[in-house]
Amino acid sequence: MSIVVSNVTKRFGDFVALDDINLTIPTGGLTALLGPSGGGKTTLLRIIAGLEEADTGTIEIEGTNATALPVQKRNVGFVFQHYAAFKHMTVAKNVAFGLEIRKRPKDEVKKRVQELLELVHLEQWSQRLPSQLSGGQRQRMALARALAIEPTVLLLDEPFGALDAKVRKELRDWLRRLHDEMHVTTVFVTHDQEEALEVADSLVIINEGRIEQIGTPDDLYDRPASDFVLSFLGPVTTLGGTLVRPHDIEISRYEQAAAAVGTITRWTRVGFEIRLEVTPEEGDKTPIQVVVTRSEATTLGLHEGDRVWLRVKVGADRVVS
Ligand SMILES: Nc1ncnc2c1ncn2[C@@H]1O[C@H](COP(=O)(O)OP(=O)(O)OP(=O)(O)O)[C@@H](O)[C@H]1O
Repeated sequence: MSIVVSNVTKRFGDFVALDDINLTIPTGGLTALLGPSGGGKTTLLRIIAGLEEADTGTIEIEGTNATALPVQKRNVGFVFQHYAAFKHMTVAKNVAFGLEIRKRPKDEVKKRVQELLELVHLEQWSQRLPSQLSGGQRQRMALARALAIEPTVLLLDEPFGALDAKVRKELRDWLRRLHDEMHVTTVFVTHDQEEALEVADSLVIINEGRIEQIGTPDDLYDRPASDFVLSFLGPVTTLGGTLVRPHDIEISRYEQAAAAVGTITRWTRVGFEIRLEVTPEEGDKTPIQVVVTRSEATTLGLHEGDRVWLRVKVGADRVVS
């Protein structure tokens, strides 16, 4: 097991940022630390990196107790959201930096830098300055630099956070492929559920300094351990007193056994989806969100103002509280 975090607690004054965290991160995996802002993800990553000291607990990296080891001795590579490159150095020099301060032979440095630039698809930009790169290219340079020292562990703190949606998507596909080639144990922090579900092998959901759940994307999405995890991983709505996903609701214009009966009071088309709001006839009248595809809406003959019967689809997962 690559990284073992045991009983880690961290306070800032009276504030408990991490509360008795226990976590094992498997070797060679791509693990996402996911959770709302302020939950403690970055603090945990910084403690693993050695940039921050825990008040209690231990960190083990590949069987070595790293708790008291300084950051340079942990053999970790890291990349942060706003990556601080050396502005006056070329891309190649930036990537070479970690190797040069470790006094590796010149030939070896040259060869390794070439390999890394190929890996991150920046060969043709090697003589440029960081300011002449796009945001996505700069983050790829940062990854090449982090990988140069052949780290045991790669730690990424919202590495694509500052980029626009399209570049983020490209980089996240690219990170997945890079990881499949390199198999470096990678831990990345994100508050973007889609990013985590799409890229990671394993997710750790952190909220208010505690771990809510650990599992594969499918485990967490299909079998959330709490209402918090269910709500955090995708949209939810309340039907008959239970939280469900809007696309897990069966809707009919014909009378049938139902958890709620109501009227379609809002109809929004978003791409191939139709998002409906159904105002129930009983209870507190809070609208229930239902999502259907355009063809389902046509087949079912749904229109705004229709009276409809709602129930949870057979086989849909609901949180057992
Ligand atoms: N050096 C510090 N001094 C005081 N409080 C801090 C310090 N670093 C972090 N905190 C607090 O600890 C809590 C956890 O912060 P952390 O950055 O780990 O959260 P996060 O989950 O990474 O959030 P985000 O997604 O917004 O980056 C926050 O409430 C933050 O204000």
